[in-house]
Amino acid sequence: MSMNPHRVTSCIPRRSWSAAAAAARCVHQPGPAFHSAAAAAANFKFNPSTSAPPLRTTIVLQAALPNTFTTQPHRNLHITTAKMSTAPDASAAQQLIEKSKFLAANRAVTEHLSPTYRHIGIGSGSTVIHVVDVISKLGTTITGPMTFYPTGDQSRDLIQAAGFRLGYLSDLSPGHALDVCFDGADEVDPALNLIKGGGACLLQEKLVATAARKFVCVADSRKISNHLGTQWKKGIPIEVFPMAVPQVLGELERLGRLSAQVRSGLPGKAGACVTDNGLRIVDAVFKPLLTELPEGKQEGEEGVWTVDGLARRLIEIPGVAEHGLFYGKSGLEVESGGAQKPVAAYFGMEDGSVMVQTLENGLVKA
Ligand SMILES: O=C[C@H](O)[C@H](O)[C@H](O)COP(=O)(O)O
Repeated sequence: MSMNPHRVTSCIPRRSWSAAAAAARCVHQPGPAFHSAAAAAANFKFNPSTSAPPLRTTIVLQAALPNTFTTQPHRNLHITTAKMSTAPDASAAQQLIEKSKFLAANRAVTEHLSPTYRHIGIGSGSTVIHVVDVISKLGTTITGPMTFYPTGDQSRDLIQAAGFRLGYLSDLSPGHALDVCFDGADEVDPALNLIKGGGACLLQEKLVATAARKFVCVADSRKISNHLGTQWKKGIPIEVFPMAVPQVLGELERLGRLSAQVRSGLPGKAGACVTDNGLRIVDAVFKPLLTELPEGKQEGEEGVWTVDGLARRLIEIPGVAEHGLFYGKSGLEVESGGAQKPVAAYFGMEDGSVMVQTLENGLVKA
């Protein structure tokens, strides 16, 4: 394979790049996540009042085989080297996707983040990097009085790197709702059911989304789907207590899964992927999920499930902490919060437009 080395040098604080690098490692999608992280690092604006000391960071991106990613301290520099099998065309396509995510994030934040809001949930993944970027561009007059609630280590690092005030759900008094939560998704169906957890974050995401009065999803066109399981083919991520993994795998077989496996931590970590909660992820592939059961059919018959039917069944399995199906009522149907489905999903399209999907209007141009 021909080498395509390119070098980017950024003057950014060490802390910011660490956050971006953590983001890349966390989502276990080295290609897209790396580009998002690099974009976030390159766009970072040094703010002396909120940022770490002005340590300089050199980012060396060297395109080569295989996908690897290392960061090491060197004097007061952090040298980060990414080796990626990125052909020039793939890189251009990736840039287009990143741009579309940014446009969707921009639209979602513009339409759903009121300056009067005080408590904001921040999800996980490569798209959320753009959400945080857009919010930070609003300036400290608007973001200063706000508190931001993470959904995992990556999102906590993003919040801190942006200089935002960090809060935790555990600090809130009972019944206190977040104003809004922004998060990505791996797949979105017409009823706004989601698959999440492709980057091993789902339990804290569900807690933060359901703690918000308004959950807003931000994604790109690859996530639009008629049936969950047709676009995201790696399986439904299920977060499982380690000791229960064999029993959960056995129960998934009884439920008619096509395949199921414990997620590996590679390339970032040898052995199993360990979530921010110290648990494992089992990815279970089922037949594409329906939104309604065909007449005369039962849930699970011949391995055919509705989203709601499977979601309810999975959470009943002992040892399952949570699963990546976000289902049930949408934010519009549950005014006081508590919904797993978003009020709206914003998709950045390849042509530079943004589509928005709601229950009332379906998928329309934003
Ligand atoms: O586990 C990760 C989260 O559920 C993400 O929100 C989801 O995987 C989407 O990630 P991305 O924005 O990187 O496609």
